[in-house]
Amino acid sequence: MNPLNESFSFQVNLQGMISLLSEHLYSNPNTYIRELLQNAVDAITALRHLDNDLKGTIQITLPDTTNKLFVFEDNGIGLKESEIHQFLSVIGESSKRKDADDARDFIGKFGIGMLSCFVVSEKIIIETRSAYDDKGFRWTAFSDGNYEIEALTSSMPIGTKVYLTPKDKYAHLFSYAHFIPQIKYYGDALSEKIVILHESKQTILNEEQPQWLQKGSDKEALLQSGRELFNVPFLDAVPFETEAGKCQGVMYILPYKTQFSAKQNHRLYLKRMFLSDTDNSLLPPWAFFVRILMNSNELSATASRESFMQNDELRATRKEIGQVLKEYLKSIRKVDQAIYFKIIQIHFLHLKAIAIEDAEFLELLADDLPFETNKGFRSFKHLTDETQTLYYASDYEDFKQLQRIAQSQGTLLINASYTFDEELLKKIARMRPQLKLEEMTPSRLLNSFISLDVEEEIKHLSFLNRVEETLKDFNCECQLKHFKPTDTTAIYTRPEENSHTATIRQVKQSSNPFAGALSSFGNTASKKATFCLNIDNQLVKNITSINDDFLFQSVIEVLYVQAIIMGKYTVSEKEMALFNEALNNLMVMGLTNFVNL
Ligand SMILES: Nc1ncnc2c1ncn2[C@@H]1O[C@H](COP(=O)(O)OP(=O)(O)OP(=O)(O)O)[C@@H](O)[C@H]1O
Repeated sequence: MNPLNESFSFQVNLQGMISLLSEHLYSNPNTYIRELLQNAVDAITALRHLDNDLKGTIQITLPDTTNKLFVFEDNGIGLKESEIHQFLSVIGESSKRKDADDARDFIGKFGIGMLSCFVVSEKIIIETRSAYDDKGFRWTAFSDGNYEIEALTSSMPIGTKVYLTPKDKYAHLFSYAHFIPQIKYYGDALSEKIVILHESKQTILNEEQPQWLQKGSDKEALLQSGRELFNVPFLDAVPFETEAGKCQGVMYILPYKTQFSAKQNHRLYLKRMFLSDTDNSLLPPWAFFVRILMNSNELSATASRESFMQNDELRATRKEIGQVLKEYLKSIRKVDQAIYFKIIQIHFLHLKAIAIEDAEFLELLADDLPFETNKGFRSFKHLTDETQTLYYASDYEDFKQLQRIAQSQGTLLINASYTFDEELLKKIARMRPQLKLEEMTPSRLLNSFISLDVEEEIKHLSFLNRVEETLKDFNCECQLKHFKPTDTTAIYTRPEENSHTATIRQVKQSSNPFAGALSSFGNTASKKATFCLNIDNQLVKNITSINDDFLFQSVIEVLYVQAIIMGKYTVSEKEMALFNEALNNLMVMGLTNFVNL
């Protein structure tokens, strides 16, 4: 015999398999609750194919003072002896994927879920009676991979009972206090009745249908469900249904800002079994301001049962959900303006992300979207009420510098350095041809200041010298230019300091012994500010003809500090003192014209 032709079967080391599953797939030891619930629900669903009126019941007996075992019982279809061998005893075999209809009807399909019980129990005992059989069987499985099977001598009703013997280290998981919140977490939306028996007391967990799964629930009831499940007082609740994935649920609008990268909490159910609170694959990527509570009857779960499988059906579902959200945002503007404006105010960043993608949505929202300007946040409508020429800076550093000049000039400047803003402005401008959109950069702005011609320069040389003389202690370059608007007297700009030069300046100003060594650094720090007077301004024209030195100095000093304030720069103590003194002098001079002192 040629040994190469011999065929062998893979052998599975059950213990290795269990530790693999428990460490990787079932990292949470409570997973067995989910798997047992799923099996019970699937078994009840299967029996419902034979008996449409079947009322599913799951009864769980917790270990207590009289009983050491955990018993999980359902009145589902049960297993025949052959099925016990075929499905229960073969890892990876499942009775739930015989055909496409099965796959759609049942939650399980991989044939491994039962193994999660070995994480918390040394052995699994299952007593089961099939709807097709009149007697039951007991299957006892050990974590070393052996199992026994025997026919039950006493009769049992159709269904299945799973007995677990909790491992010492997991005994606490089976206590009433720990178990109840866990089973509620996984099973709160199930329509099968869940009965808990403990210390001879019986508790029914889910006597009422969750509001959010009831058709026609009103908004208040949905908001109440949202508050209970997410502990958040949502702004609004948007019920929805989808054709793809057969989903039903609610989208909740968050009442606070969220980061694009923030962890999101949702509650997703598959056939009413809780599946995941982290999976966000059902929402379009821009819907960060939404929490979703949803049940799907047709999507598939991954083997870890912690998310939905990424497939065409999921993508189609996500598209429908995105559409519902867009429709909602469109309609809420008409239906409830208070909510609409709150949503805009809180979530404008995300809404801008939608508007970039969707022209119709942009048209609808454009007027209400807020933009940052040198005069604070303004809605787009507010901006265009004021002017049909919009100036914007696409770089934040530019905006910081330009806003001071714009402020002095009374011009509105938009900070379009945020993600989406420049693109959005361009898109809106394309939609509204009457609008003029102009990008502003510091160099463009300075270029719009016109230098004096030679003749004018000669004429105003002595004036400029007098201004420079007045401000000689203030490290600034004095200029005289033509610029608009003409009612702006002067503009002051200070070169922006970077943190390095700022540190050097602070060290130099302190009595730090290293200050001397630093004097050769920080050339930028010594770069001068600019004080540019507007020769087209009437006041400046008048000042050029003041002969009185004292009056001239006082007026220039006041204009100088005013320009600093208008540019939103901080005013130093020295400049403040100069301002006060000059103003005082001007008042005294003014008063002497009217009062005999
Ligand atoms: N309560 C039950 N009633 C009837 N049959 C059951 C029950 N629990 C398990 N079974 C049978 O045992 C098989 C294996 O169950 P197991 O939980 O390991 O996998 P599964 O549910 O088929 O798939 P998955 O691994 O995706 O959960 C099932 O396919 C089903 O035939």
